[in-house]
Amino acid sequence: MDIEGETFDDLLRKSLQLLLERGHPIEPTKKKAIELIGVCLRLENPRARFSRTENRGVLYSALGETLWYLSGSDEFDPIEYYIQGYRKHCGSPPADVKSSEAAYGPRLASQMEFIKEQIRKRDTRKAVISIYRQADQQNQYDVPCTCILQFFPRSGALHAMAQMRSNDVYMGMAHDIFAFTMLQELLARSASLEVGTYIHQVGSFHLYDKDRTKAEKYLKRGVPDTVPMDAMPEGDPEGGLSWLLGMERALRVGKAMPDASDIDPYWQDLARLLQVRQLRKAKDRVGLRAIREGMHTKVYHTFIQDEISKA
Ligand SMILES: O=c1ccn([C@H]2C[C@H](O)[C@@H](COP(=O)(O)O)O2)c(=O)[nH]1
Repeated sequence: MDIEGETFDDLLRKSLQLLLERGHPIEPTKKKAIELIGVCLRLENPRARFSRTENRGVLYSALGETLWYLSGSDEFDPIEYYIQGYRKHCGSPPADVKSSEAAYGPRLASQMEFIKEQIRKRDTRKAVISIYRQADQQNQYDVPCTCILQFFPRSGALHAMAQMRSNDVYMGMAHDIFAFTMLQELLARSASLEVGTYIHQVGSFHLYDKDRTKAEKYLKRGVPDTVPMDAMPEGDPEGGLSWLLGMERALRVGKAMPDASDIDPYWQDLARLLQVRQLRKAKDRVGLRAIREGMHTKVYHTFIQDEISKA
């Protein structure tokens, strides 16, 4: 089954429609759901990577999770900061288990140099990152949902494909597509390539019964206009990314923030988005307004406006 779309919202709408029409009921250990097996999504504009629907505030948690992956960490604490209950999703290990046995971060980090080299080879078919590995069959609490990520440098563009054994379409997919298309853009920039198409292949494509009403409401509201994220600045993204990772850590643990003077506005705006999450928690309207005014891009204005009115 193939689903095509220009934006993430296009894909989400078509996916939910298909599941509601043709999904089969299943009852695994993790609650009842409806499922389709073997679904392939194509996202034509990988920068249109987050849902514009105002009550699905995944932008902040997806950015937090992406940075957690890119930091190489497997510890629960940093990701729980963005997604409360993450441990629960990972099979509820006892409190003394501080890290996730299925975390993508360390696996990505150890294959990053390899993949950067591979995508410099014209038309390669070997640019593969393995997330899932045989040893995962013995895991106690959790198994990675993503099996491989493959990258295709073709005619000046970098296409990417993720293969997932299991994907929760309502919540998980938004986070996964956000993270993998960010990785696609980072790699494309590191090899001076344009961003191509993103392909998302899923074994068990499912919607939990508990999310059915929310999914129906999402469909009824209609697809909002999608404004894609700005393009990442050209050139090696390494400096900007490591600055952003430093900022993320500083904001989360309350340390001094790194100097931003040489940092491209693209990265500074992402750091401002991280601050939105904090100011929202503190119900700091003045701070949120200052963030909105300081943003170089208009892309996130409606999101921040939303937070200001809720604060
Ligand atoms: O990156 C991820 C990680 C997890 N899940 C969802 C898929 C399943 O709903 C659940 C994992 O359950 P099992 O497939 O392991 O039973 O978490 C995702 O959608 N994406």
